[in-house]
Amino acid sequence: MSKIRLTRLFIFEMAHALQGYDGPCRHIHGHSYTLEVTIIGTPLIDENHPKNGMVLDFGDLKKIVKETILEDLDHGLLLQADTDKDLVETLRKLHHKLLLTPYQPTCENMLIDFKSRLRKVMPEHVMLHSLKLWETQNSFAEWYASDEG
Ligand SMILES: Nc1nc2c(c(=O)[nH]1)N=C([C@H](O)[C@H](O)COP(=O)(O)OP(=O)(O)OP(=O)(O)O)CN2
Ligand SMILES: [Zn+2]
Repeated sequence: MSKIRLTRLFIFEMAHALQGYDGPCRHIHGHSYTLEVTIIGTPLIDENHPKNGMVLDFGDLKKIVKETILEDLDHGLLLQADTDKDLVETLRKLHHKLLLTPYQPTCENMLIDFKSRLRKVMPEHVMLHSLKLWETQNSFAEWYASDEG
């Protein structure tokens, strides 16, 4: 059976701050992120099935990523949970879409978070193959299932 990889791109806007970082990114600032999600599986062979010839309908992949990641993060502000309490309270009062994470919101840590979220909801017949997160047009991080032991 031939294995095929499918990739879908997603663009979302998000602000963050890298707490304690020794550069300007310690300040709250935003990015237009591009997330590439790649799955792997075998195309369905069933002439009578509407998804005949597909590993997974691109539309279904879109729905999964939207519900699992984008609805939560798009146009949000990601800050580490131990951010100054007064600042958090003020932002909440201003109705900001504030998300507090147990991790420093770097590309690397966001990918680890996304991988865990997606693995919980992936249909059984496909596997999450890799993720690529572009933070700027020059910088990206990648996660590959094959890199995990
Ligand atoms: N390994 C990582 N390094 C940095 C991350 C990260 O997630 N992982 N993030 C940042 C900042 O969020 C920053 O906004 C992006 O940094 P940088 O690529 O330096 O952005 P610039 O706009 O300055 O890039 P130029 O291409 O030079 O304009 C920092 N580091
Ligand atoms: Zn940044």
